[in-house]
Amino acid sequence: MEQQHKRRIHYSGKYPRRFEEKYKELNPEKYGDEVAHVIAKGNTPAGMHIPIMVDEILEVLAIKPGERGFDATLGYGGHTSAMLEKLEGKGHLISGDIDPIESKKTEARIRAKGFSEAIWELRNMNFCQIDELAREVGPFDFILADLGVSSMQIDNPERGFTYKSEGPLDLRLNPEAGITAAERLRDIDEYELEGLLQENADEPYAAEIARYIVKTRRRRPIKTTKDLHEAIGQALSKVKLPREMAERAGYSTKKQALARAELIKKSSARVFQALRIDINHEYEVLYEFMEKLPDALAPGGRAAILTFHSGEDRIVKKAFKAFHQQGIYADIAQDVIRPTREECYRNSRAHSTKLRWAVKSEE
Ligand SMILES: C[S@@+](CC[C@H](N)C(=O)[O-])C[C@H]1O[C@@H](n2cnc3c(N)ncnc32)[C@H](O)[C@@H]1O
Repeated sequence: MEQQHKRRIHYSGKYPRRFEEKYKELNPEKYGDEVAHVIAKGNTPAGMHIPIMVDEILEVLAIKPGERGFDATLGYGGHTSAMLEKLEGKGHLISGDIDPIESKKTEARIRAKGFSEAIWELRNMNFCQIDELAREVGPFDFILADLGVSSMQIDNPERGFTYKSEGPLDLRLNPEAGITAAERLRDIDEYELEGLLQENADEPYAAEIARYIVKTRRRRPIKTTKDLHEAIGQALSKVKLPREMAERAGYSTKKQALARAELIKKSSARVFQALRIDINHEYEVLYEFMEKLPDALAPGGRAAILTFHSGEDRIVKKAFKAFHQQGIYADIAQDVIRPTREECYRNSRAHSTKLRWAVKSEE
């Protein structure tokens, strides 16, 4: 009998193509070993966020069973889960987040741990609306805000938070509202862009980058993360390397090229941060939150805030100090608390974290 020719199954390639296929860690329940391995190497598994300074926060918040709290930034829910454990089934916690996409996933994970509506509630909200929430259900015995973006948001190329992966230049924490970073870059004028880069990220090449983007955007519109990274590369292709970098590279053309690539990467990270702060109005909403925070706290209530760059920390520090001087806070952190070296080693995303706290006066 003639053997039938079997068609070979098409080999789709060693490397998965899509983000969801690429990282097994995105399915932590199924690939527990993979997740543990990534964490042991000091990295954050894709689709997850490792909560920062949990022990320090729990110490500052001193949560007792029966109390009522608000986690202003739910994210992956690591801090929320730790705070819920402290309540020991008594009291109530509300967690808010502006990101409807990740919140839904986190809600399912927290419910799966057995926390019902009776003890834990999710609110899709901007934390600057804390006054409305406090009027409805407050005041709170403890409040946490862990600012910025989560690892899940950064790692998802569809959200456009980083130059490291190709995707639409979006950068909105809530993709259902507001304008994208690409739209902002289409219309902004050169001097406003320069100021934005300086103010939000201390970008040393703000003038060069703003000039290049505004001059070339008609010809080469910036729509994706890659477009922006390339524009920054072009803008910095001829700037003089800082002395220290130039000295390290010496006369080697290869080393000089590597040094320039490093310079471009650092500027890109800052430019993405500056745009994210701008389109999400991060300074404005943080300022508003800090102003409204004392009224949302019960007498003796505790607040803890984690910040990730100097612009945020300055706002938190000033607000705590001003309300302390007025006697509204009985006590505040005199100095920032930093993560331990061990934590930074375990979680490279913890490096720039600063924790500040305040306790509301009893009367
Ligand atoms: C660093 S993550 C929080 C991580 C979280 N503590 C955990 O344990 O997984 C910051 C979160 O704050 C949210 N966020 C940022 N600004 C916000 C705002 N103005 N209102 C509400 N949520 C905000 C982001 O969407 C993100 O999910």
